[in-house]
Amino acid sequence: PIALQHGAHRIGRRTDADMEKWRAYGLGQFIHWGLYSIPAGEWNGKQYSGAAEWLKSWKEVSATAYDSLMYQFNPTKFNAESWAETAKQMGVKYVTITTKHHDGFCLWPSKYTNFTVANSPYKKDIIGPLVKAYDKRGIDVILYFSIMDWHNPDWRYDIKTREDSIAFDRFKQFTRNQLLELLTLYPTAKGLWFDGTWDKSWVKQAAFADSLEKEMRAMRPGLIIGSRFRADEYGKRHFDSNGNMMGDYEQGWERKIPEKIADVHGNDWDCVMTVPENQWGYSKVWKGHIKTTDELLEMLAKCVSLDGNFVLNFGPKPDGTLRTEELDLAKGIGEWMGINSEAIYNGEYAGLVKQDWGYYVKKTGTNKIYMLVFNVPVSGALNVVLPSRTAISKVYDLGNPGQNYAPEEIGTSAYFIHLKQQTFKRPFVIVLETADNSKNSGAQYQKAK
Ligand SMILES: C[C@@H]1N[C@@H](c2nc3ccccc3[nH]2)[C@H](O)[C@@H]1O
Repeated sequence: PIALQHGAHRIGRRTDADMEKWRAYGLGQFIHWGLYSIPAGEWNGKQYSGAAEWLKSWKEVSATAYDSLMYQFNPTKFNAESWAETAKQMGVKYVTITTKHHDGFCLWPSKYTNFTVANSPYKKDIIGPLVKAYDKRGIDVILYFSIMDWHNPDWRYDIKTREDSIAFDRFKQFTRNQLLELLTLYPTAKGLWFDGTWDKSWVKQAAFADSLEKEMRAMRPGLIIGSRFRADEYGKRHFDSNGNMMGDYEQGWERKIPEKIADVHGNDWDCVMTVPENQWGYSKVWKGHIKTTDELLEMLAKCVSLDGNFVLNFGPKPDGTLRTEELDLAKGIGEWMGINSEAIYNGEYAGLVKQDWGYYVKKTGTNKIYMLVFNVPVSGALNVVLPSRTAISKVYDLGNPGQNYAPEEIGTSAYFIHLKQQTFKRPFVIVLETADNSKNSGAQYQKAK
C-alpha cells in the first residue's frame, strides 16, 4: 500500500451504535429546497434543460438576477410539522435536508454571509424548525451541505494563481466557519451529506479537508460523514489511493443502484433518488418518466437487500407545500411500509442466491429472512435455495399471517414455495425462519413426488 497522510482513517465498517442505527434505517427522505424552487427551472419564459437547482449555472441567467430571488423567498405555507408528519406516515427513519446548495443560499441565518433566509421576506430560520419537527417524530436529521458555493466571490473551480490561492484560503475558512456553525446550532443532527466537492480547487485540499473532518468529529462524536467530503493527497475521491473508502458510507449512488453485493465492497452506502429522471429542486416541468410507487418500492427493496439505504427526494414548492405527486408517493409507500416495514428496518444482505421473484432481506442478528416478491412466476412457485444444511422452520405471509405456505423440498436445502393466488396488486413479503438441520437428516416438508 501507498503511505497516505490523508486517506481512509478506518478500514471496514464503523461498529459504533450511531452507525449501527444509520445502517438500520432502510428508508430515508431527501429534501431539496431553496431559491431555485421559486423559478422552478423556468427563466424569462424559457425552460432550463438541466436540473432546476442548477438554474443559476444556465448562461441565460445572470448571477445578480438569480441572487435577487432572495427578496422573493417567502414560503408563507411552510410548516415543518406537516413535512415531518408526511415523512412519518411514509415510514422514513432519516431525512437529509439542504442547508446550502451550490447557489450559496443558506436556509439558516448564518452569520458568515448575508445570503440567507434572515435577509429574505421570510426572515426566519428554516433548518431549526425542521430539525425539531423531525426529531420529535424519531426521524434522524442529516444536513446536506454543498462545498461549491457560486455566491461566494472567493469560490474557485481551480487554484491557478497566487490570487486564487489567497481567495480560496478565505473560502476554506468561510466553509469551516459555516460547518462548525451548523454543528453548533443543530447539535442533534446525526451527520453531514456533502456535495459539490468534485472540482480541482477542493480536491487539492486533502490536508485541510482531512483536518476539518477530524475537527468536526471531535466536536460531535459519532457524527456520520460520507465518502464525498474529501480527496486524499493524490486527488483520489470516495476511495483513497489504496482503494479504501474515506468517510463512513459510500455516497457514489446518486440516481443509481448497485447491481450485486460485490459492487458495494462491504461498505455502508445510501442511494439518493429523484422521482423524475433528474430533478432535485422543485421543477414546474417534469420531463420523461416519473417513477411509480411500485418502482420506488422495488428500488427500496433492492437497496436494503444489498446492505444500503434508499433515500427518496422531495422538492418542495416555493410556498412551502409539497407537490401532489410527491404526497401521493409518500402515501403509497407509507401504506406498503405500514404492512411490510419489518422487512426493511434493520435489514441486511441475506447472502442467498438471488432469485427472479425479488429480493431477500435478512433481519440483522436473527435467523429471519424476508422474501420481497415483485415478480410472480407463471408457475406460482417461488424458488428458494438456502445454504447447505439450512432448513426452513417456518414460513408465513407478512401481510396475511393466516396464509400458510408448506414449502416443497425439491433438493438439498432447496424449496418451492407455492403461492395460493396468481395476481397481486402490490409487492408482498413472505417470511422464512430458518434452522440449522445438520443434526437431523429428515426433511421437514414433503419431498418432491
Ligand atoms: C444530490 C444531488 N447532487 C447534485 C449534483 N450536482 C451534480 C453535478 C454533476 C453531476 C452530478 C451532480 N449532482 C444535485 O444538484 C443534487 O443536489
